[in-house]
Amino acid sequence: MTSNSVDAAPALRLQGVARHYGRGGALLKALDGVDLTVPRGQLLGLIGHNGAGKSTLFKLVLGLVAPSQGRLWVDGCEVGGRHFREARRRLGYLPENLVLYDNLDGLETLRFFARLKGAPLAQCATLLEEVGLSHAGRRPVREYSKGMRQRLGFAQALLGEPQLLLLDEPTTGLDPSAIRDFYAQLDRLRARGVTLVISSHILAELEQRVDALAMLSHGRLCAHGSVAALRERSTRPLQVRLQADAAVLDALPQQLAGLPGLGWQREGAHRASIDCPRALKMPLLQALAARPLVDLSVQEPTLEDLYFELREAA
Ligand SMILES: Nc1ncnc2c1ncn2[C@@H]1O[C@H](COP(=O)(O)OP(=O)(O)OP(=O)(O)O)[C@@H](O)[C@H]1O
Repeated sequence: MTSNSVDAAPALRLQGVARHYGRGGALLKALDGVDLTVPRGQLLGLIGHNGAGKSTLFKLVLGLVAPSQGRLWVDGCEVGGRHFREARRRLGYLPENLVLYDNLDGLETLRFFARLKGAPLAQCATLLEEVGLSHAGRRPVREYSKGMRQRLGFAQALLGEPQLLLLDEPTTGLDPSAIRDFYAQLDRLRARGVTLVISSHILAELEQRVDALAMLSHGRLCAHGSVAALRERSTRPLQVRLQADAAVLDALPQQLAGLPGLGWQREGAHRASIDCPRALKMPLLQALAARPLVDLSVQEPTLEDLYFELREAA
């Protein structure tokens, strides 16, 4: 492969990737025919039920397990191929359960991982500061809270300035302000062109932050696209909430009878909500704009709603 074609390559590409495990003569398809391309600089959220195959996907990208079928490329280098050792150095990984040595302090821990990775030791103190742990760098890890361990794990993943970061449930155990700091740091990494793949079960957290979502169900990629694009595919209605004088609300169902398929619910004298098919969103809003309403809000299906809908369809 020429250097030009490598430069133009996506950060990550999977083609027909499967990983099978044998179990008592039966075959478990942890991943099953996954095609996925992640452009450089993208923040991709990887979602799916327990056992859907998310960690397996990470291990395949890292070359820790071999695909049973299909091929993978990181930065244009085939995983397990001749040039992969070089590409592997540009990968950062935070496993779901990182094993830390309780007797080492934070700084020693990072230096340990830096030696394993061949990353400069000089980065360790800076990284501790970046994840908000410089005050605890000389304390043994056994004294760290769960959130501090998670931050240390994140610092470990950042060693060697990786261009592709794989983060397996990175915000587990972090409090809300630590989660905010974490995503602010991801934004800074993205601004430097780093590609991020992050698995999480906290869907509300991903919803506003990812460029795209990939959803696995029983090893298969059952949905992939931006949250907005996945919403467009949704058949769930939008919810339009209204506040108005009782007489205005009383008259509305009759006045809007020309828009079929609206689901009306009255919520007290001055409030109502309407389940509105997506295709009727603009006609409904135009019709409502002409009414003397006190307030109006439109609620899209949440990512959690989409998740269950996509799962049922998979
Ligand atoms: N080494 C292994 N041997 C046998 N089966 C395995 C092995 N590793 C994973 N599996 C199985 O592969 C499937 C996918 O597991 P994986 O850990 O990738 O799921 P996950 O989406 O990361 O789940 P979770 O959200 O619970 O972390 C599961 O059924 C799991 O039991």
